[in-house]
This record gives sequence, structure tokens and C-alpha cells, in this order.
Amino acid sequence: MDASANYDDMPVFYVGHHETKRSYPVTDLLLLQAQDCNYDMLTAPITTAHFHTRVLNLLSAHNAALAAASNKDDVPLPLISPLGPEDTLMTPNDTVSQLLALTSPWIDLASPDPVIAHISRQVFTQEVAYACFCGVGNIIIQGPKLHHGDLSQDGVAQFARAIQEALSIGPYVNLQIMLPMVDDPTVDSSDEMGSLAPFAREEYLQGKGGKGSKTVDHFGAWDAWNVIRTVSLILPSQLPPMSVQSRWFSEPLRLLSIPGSTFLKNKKGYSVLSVGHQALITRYMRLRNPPWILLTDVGPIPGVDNPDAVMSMSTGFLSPEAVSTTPDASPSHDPTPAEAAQIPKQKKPQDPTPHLSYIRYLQKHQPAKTPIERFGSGYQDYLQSPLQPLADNLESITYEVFEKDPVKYEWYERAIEAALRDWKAQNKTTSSPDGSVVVAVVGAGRGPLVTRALKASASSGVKIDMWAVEKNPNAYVLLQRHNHDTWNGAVTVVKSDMRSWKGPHRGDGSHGNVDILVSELLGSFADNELSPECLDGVQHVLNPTHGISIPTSYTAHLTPIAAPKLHNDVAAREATDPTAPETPHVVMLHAIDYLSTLAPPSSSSSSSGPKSGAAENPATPDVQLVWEFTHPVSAAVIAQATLRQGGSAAGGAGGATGGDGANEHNFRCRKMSFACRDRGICHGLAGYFETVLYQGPSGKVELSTNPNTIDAKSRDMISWFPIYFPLKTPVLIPDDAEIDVTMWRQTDDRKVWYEWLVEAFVTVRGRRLRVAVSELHSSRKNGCLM
Ligand SMILES: C[S@@+](CC[C@H](N)C(=O)[O-])C[C@H]1O[C@@H](n2cnc3c(N)ncnc32)[C@H](O)[C@@H]1O
Repeated sequence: MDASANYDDMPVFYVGHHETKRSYPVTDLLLLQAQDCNYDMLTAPITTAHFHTRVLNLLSAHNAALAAASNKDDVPLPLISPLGPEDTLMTPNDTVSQLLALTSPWIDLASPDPVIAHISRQVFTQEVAYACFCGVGNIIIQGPKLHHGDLSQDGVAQFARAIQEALSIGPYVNLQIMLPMVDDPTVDSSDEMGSLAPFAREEYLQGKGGKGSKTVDHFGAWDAWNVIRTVSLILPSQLPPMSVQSRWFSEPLRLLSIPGSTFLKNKKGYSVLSVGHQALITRYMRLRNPPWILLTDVGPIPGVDNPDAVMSMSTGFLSPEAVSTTPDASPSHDPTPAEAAQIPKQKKPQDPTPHLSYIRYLQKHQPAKTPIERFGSGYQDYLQSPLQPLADNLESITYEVFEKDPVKYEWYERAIEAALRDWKAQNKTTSSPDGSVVVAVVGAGRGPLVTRALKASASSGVKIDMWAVEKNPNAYVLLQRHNHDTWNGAVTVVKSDMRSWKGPHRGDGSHGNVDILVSELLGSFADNELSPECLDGVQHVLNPTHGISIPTSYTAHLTPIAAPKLHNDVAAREATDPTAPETPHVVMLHAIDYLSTLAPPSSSSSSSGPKSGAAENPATPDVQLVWEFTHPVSAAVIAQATLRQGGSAAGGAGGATGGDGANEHNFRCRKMSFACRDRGICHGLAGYFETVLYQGPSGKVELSTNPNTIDAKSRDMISWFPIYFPLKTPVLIPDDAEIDVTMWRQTDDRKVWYEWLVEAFVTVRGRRLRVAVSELHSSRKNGCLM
């Protein structure tokens, strides 16, 4: 952890204690003992072993009746009588709300055998209803059994149906389905002693053509979740490939269950997690709503057999050897199973809750937040409407937020300084009567770029004639005050829309040109705050031979994403705003999964995840260039646009989407193809931008929000969050598919809007087949006003 890290910034871990076979009652006292140890919650089974035995006896009696019957249809399905006092230890009291109630893991709601499914449903419904009656707030449910004989994933829909029903029993309860990260048919705990699943009759276990697969399906468990859509995840000891981890990361996860078996023993015999697991926990704990951690089967609560025992609280302060991850103390190497076997057992564990202590230690040692994480805290995955600084007048507080950026203004200053140095070195003529380089910040806001231009002039030693143009009358007040108080009157402040500004006025009543036009009119998708339209409109003041625009160009970029949380939020907004699903939103993307990545094509086809357990970096998304704008535009293009204005015959027959077509040179359209290795759901498109502020002999200065280039071009820049183009109906993407995205920038001379369409293709026997297509989305009703 960074020494300067602020403890207030550190994530809070909520840690629970869970035993899959808790054999002792969860009493108020036990809960207090667990809290003394620094656990935040406990799991408790809803029903007892007595109830389990009662159900098994009922099943045997039914099977005996079937065997004895001449006509099986005459035997009624078994009925479980209501719970009795011996069937459950749970009771309504003050502490029940702090428990995570467990439904019986031995039922099989997904069983293809109707008798097993019928019994399981009854058990499940009675348990959920009783837990809700007692006031339980969270219920953990064993996920569906994914394999029955030859059948794979056959009963997931049955399971999902039962969950729906349970939600109607307890509308205020959180149901959390416990799932493994990957579907490994060779590891199936539901076939244990006492489980109902093995009682399923053979006749119901025959596959519908073909044997059920016995190979690991990395996305199989996610597939099941996709039908059920509420989840708790069990962290396996061998983490699956990063593509699977990233997929789960994008889902609204409530609980992360870490079984004791997932811990390793380090050289000194302490229980630790692999570097990969640590990285995964860190990733999750940086979410706005991080999941709770459930330590599973790490031994009983200390003192369970001794109510008078004095508990020591896990504080998270551990010795270096206690937390050393590996046998050789190297942080990048975990023990192989053979090495682990050689590690001497810890003789006498001093710490009664070593796993909890280790998790508390991790909590204390989370890496410090990056500037963007600190700045954006609370904004993760929160949808915001993009600003319209042209149509609206921004508030002072909005400018204040921009001005906190530690990078943007610094980079602008570098760009202006480089431009001034080159101007001087190249001996270019200037537009001012006294030879100063005329610099205008157009859209000056409260003036931070003006300050930077003045500094750039001082540091480069190039004299400038400084102008600040702003159309927001309120910001204009501050600009004038600034000029008086801090710029010593060195700036001429003009209140004007830049498009109608005539240029620097001279003593003789004429208007001169500007040598360097500085602007910051960029939105999250580069051109969505109408920088192209504004800069075209002010180009008439630019020095026609040497004039420079800072920025000189900008590009929009995008990539398809799975974003279930954003999709739900957009859908919820639709009730009050029908345009929400067709409105691009600014959002600090966090819990998302990139569907198309540039990682080497290994993971989903290989049978295991990263070998060493070492931290694997998330794959690089395939972020593609959509389009570009450069400034100044050619004089011929501006001349044609001017000709079209007013609708003369010489200006053509009008615009394709309305208006005269005067802004049609800013129309753009582009189709992109993204390769997707793993199946998933496309909920929308993530948009970014890059810009070249200046490029010349003195250097190139760029800004970027593109996740692939931001670190190289403008690390820690916080001014812009990405943009999200939602899909009304998510598009299901099969394995080894291609996503084609077509994007349009449309205009009718009065506004600009975007349109987008997503198609999914697979190639079968050499033919590219379209398997899904989204609607054509259009933000025309919510366009950016010119
Ligand atoms: C994104 S803010 C940038 C403000 C300031 N340059 C900064 O970097 O903090 C864009 C500014 O441009 C102004 N603006 C937008 N369109 C304009 C136009 N056509 N003419 C003049 N000002 C404009 C807005 O009012 C706003 O102050």
C-alpha cells in the first residue's frame, strides 16, 4: 500500500462465516462470538437434519409404494407435511436479520425426475417461506445441478422458475444463488450422501441424442446464471482464465464464497491466497457495491464449544511470514501441489481464525486508489446525460470539476508552448500588427486555458496577443474579473458565440485573424459536444496560411461490451424517459466485460486457467477507430458548406436527413467488425476518444480516454468518462462469433445525433450467417443542438 494512501479511501470488506455442514445451532450467543472474532455475519441452515431425514424417509416410502403398485400412475406424489419445531432451529428474533439463511443443499430443483423435482420444490418453498416469516433478509441457495446422467443444463429453466416463485413468496428478501466459477462435470458435490439427486430414476436421465459432455465448460456456469440472473460465486482453488473472471466481474455479484480449500499454505504453514486470487479480490472490492466475502468451511467459530472463551479479534495486523504468499517467498510463484505437500504443517496455530485474519490483512493492504478512482468514486457505472455546452450554459461548479484535472491543462500548456516554439523557429508571419502571435481560446469557460496560454508564452519566450471568447454570459463575468485580478489586463475578453465572432478587432475598426485557435469542446465520444460544428464556424478568423488549431484532430473509438447493470438501469429509466434506451450516456464504466479482446486465443479452449495462480492481467479490449475530424478543414469544404446554406439551387437539393445539407461534411458512417471468442451478451457499446492537440517539430501532444492508450498518452486524466451506447434488446453472441457494429453521425443543420446497429455473425461450413441483429437505434429525439 502506498504510504500516502488515505485510510478513508480503503474498501470495507464485509466478511461472513459459512459451514456447508454446520452441525451446531446458530444461536444469538454464537453470532456474538463470531462478531467478537470480527466476522460480520454468519450463515445458518433453515432446517435441521431431522427434517432432512423426514424427507428421505418420505422418498423411500414413495419408492416402495411405486415398486409395489401394479399401476404407477395410481400412486400419488409424495407430500411433505408442514415444518414442525424439530425441523428448524430458526426463530424470529433480533439477530435473525444478521444471518444468511441457507436452503437445503441436498435438494435438486433441476432434477429431470418429476418426483425428485416435486419434493425439492416443496422443501424449497417451505424453507423460503419460513425464513421470510422469521425476518431473514438474505437467503443463499445452492445453484442448479448442471449434469444429470447424459443431460447437461437440462433443468436450469426449472430451477429459474422455482427462484421466480420464491421471489413472489418473499418480495423483500435477497436470494443469492451459489455457483462455481466454471462448470466442471467431474466435480459435483450434489451427488453426496443424503442428496436427492442420485435417487433420480434412470429413465429420466437419458440424453436427447448424444452423451452429456464430461469436459470442463468455462462458460457453462455463466450460461446457467444467464438464465437465473442472481448469483453468489464460489472461488475455486485454480482460477479459470481471465476471460471467465472478467465475465463474472461484469455481473451484479452479491457474495464471493472463498472455501477453505482455496487457501494455500505458505512456507511457514499459514493460510494465504494465491496472487491471482488476491488480484481478483482487489478487483471486486473496488466496485461501488463490492460483494460480501463468505469464508466457507474454514473451521467452526472459535469458542463454539466454550461459551466463556475470550475471543481475540482479527485486526489484520500480521507478520510478514504469515502473509508471504509462496513457499519460496517469491510473490510471483505459488506452490505446486507437490510443493504444497512438502510444506510442514503449522505446529500449533496461535490464531483461532487464520483465514479471517488473512482476509482482514488483505483489506488493510489494498492498493491505493488511482486519481481517477478517487475522483470518480460514487460515479462507477452511474449513467449521466452528456453535457451540451453549446446549447446550455454550464454552471460554475461544472467548470470547477473540469479544472481539477491534473493532466488536461498541463498537456494543453505543453501543446501551446510547442506550437509557439515552432512558430518562432519557422519564422512564420503573425496576424498581429506588432508581430505577436495571436492566440484565442474559444470557449474559454472560467479561463484555465487562457492562464496556460499565458504561461506557455512566458516559458517559450514567444510574445502573444491573447484573446478569450466565450458565449456563456455568466462565465464571461468571471473571465473579465480574472483579467483584472490575475492576468493584469493582458487578455481581450469577448462575449460571443465563436461562430459569429468576426475576429480580433483592431483600432481602425477592422478585424484581424487568429494564428492559434485553442479550444476544448470535446465530449466523451470526441465530437458529441459539437466541436466540429463550432470550429468550422470560427475557422473564418484563422490565419489562412499558417493558422493552427489546438486540437488539430480527434478520433472516436468503440468496442462492444456486456454491461448487465447498465442495461437494467437504462431499462428502469425507460419508465419515465422513453428515449433512455436510445440515448448515449456518459458513464464511468467499471463492472463491464469487453466482448472482443486482443488476448492470445488460448483461454476458453484450454482445460485449465493460469498455471501458477499468479495474477493475470485482464485482456486488452479490441477498441476500434470509428472516425476522425481534423482542423482546419479544407477551404473548399467550407466553401461548399457555405454554398449549401440557405438552400440555393447551386447548393444542391438539401440534406439527406433534413436541412440544407450545410453541415453534411460532418456526417460520418463506419462499419466495424469485432471477433468474439467466447459467448456472451452484448448490452451496448463503450465509446472513447483520442485527440492530437499539437504535432510539430517540437513534439506531439495527445490526450486519450481509450483504455488501450490512455496510460501512454494521458495517464491519470480525469475530465472525461467513456460514453455508453445502449441496446434496447441485448444481443446474444455465440462462441466464435463476429459482432458487426455500424455507427452513424447524422445531422440536419440544426442538430447532430448518432445511430447504431449491432449484428452477430457465425461462420458455418464457410458461410457467414447472421444469427442476431439489434434494432436501429437513433438518438435523434435527444440530439445535440447546434
Ligand atoms: C468544455 S467547456 C471548456 C471550458 C474551458 N476551456 C476549460 O477547459 O475548462 C466548453 C466551453 O465552451 C463554451 N462554448 C461552447 N460552444 C461555444 C461557442 N459556439 N461559442 C463560444 N463558446 C462556446 C461553453 O460555454 C464552455 O464554456
